[in-house]
Amino acid sequence: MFKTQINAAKAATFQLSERAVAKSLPAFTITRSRGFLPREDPVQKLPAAFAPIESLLDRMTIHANGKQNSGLLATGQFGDAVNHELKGLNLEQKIDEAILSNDQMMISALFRDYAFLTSAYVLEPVDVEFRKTGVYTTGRSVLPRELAVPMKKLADALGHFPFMEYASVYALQNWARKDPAGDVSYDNLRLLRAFESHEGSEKGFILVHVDMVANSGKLISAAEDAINAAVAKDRPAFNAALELLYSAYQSINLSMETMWGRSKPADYIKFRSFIFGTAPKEGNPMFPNGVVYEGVDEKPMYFRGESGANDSMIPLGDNLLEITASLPENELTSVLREFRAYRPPTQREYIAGVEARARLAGVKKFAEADPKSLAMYVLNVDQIREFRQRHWSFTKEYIIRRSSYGIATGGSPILKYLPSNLATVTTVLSEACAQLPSTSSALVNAGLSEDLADAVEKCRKRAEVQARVLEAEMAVWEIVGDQKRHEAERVAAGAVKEDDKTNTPASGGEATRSSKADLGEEKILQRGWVGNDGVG
Ligand code: HEM
Repeated sequence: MFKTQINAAKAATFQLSERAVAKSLPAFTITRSRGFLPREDPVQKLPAAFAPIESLLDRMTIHANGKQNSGLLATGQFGDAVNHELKGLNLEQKIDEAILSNDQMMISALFRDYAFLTSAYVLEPVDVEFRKTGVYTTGRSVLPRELAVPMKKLADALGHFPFMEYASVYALQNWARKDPAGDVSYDNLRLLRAFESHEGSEKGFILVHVDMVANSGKLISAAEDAINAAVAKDRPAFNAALELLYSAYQSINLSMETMWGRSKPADYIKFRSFIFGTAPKEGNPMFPNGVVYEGVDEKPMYFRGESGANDSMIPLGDNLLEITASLPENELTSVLREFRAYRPPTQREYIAGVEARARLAGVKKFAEADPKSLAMYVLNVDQIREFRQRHWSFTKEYIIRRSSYGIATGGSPILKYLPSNLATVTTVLSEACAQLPSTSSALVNAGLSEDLADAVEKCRKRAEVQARVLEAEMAVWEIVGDQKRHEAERVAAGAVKEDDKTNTPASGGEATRSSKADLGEEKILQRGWVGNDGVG
């Protein structure tokens, strides 16, 4: 009897410590099943002590609770609400307790929610002005201590910068399953936090990312199997891994295509104001003096904004297929590398590890040594090309057609960065195709099935067309770039004074903008319901 009690006590202690260990695992622990999604579904509700935080989040959304323009951000009252409602609450101590508990999913949920409030706070004036005039203005340059100190502490606990980011905030920690027993797939998902609306285009934009990332477990499996097989020189296992990789990227690209219908191009710029960053240090006209985090540092800080550029699925493919090695060393690739620092540390380390392991295992060389492997390699590079091609189309339709503001939310110069990466992938694709026999029948003679030979031929043609179209397009963009530069110089030389006189910043924006050309040109912009191009 006594012995049984001891065993029961031991088992209970073991279960307790097991639970504690599980709780302390990083939210973004990478597995073959969850891939780059958090290891558990995001925490939906904060502990009771944080009710004032949840209340602000619930009331801030522009179309709060389905009522048009009813939220604090719609009326420009959010900043005042933060200043009045959070003063003196002393939630810092509760933050310390949460960090001490080392419950990583809860720490992540707190970080997500404070980051939403932080971006809403510093970018509210930008959005208010943009809705009035179609031109951005400067954001708030001081973050109050009630947001700044928790942000810094939570960010430190997670290994992040204290600002909104893709995985831990806007996208991958911002969803719940409608049916807990159902899949992580678009129709079974709802949004937790929103700037503009929990329905319509902002929801579509975020949840399509989640739907895509739900396929990333297969990517991890395929990457691990491919590296192991290359090391073991196991050809059948290597080919099977590349086939799995291909089917995963196909599902991801199919899901990505649904973006057009789920998040309307005309709506993107309506919630985009809130996902901008405060970087780069030099030349960000929204935050010419950065943002001072009260109670953290007297010196201003600068951070990149939220961007799918911090997603890990494409960098994984770039690294596994050794496309990264073909990227030239220039200003643009250093932007790409800097983006990587805006990921959860586990993903950052994993992606870097794949780059080194694929190189050491000689994944590309091993693929090149066999026609079937090389054909599968080509098909996978083509999937990455397809992703970047669609993505470039998104950027043109969602952003460039509708805003002349030249800095993307992640802080990159859009016109240079995205097409340059697409061009690199296309070159890698053409080079790989060139190593294979050049006709379908020769491919079949080399041992490929007719279907595979056919698929390779299609990739080869797409690479040729892609290179031609991109070259023609870049020539046009260069002209547009020159025109913009000349216009900026013209405005800077003459119209600035006039502009500054007439420019009254939106409530809370401390500085005036330096020139119209910096912040985009005025447009007739009517704000409508999200998800409704006709009204917007
Ligand atoms: C309407 C849809 C989208 C728009 C307008 C858009 C816009 C952008 C922009 C402007 C950039 C440049 C980086 C920066 O932010 O400074 C970028 C980068 C990137 N985005 Fe998106 N994005 C969209 C959807 C997606 C989706 C669904 C994904 C999937 C995960 C994604 C993944 C990426 C990646 C991987 C990069 C880095 C670029 C590269 O490696 O070539 N984006 N995006």
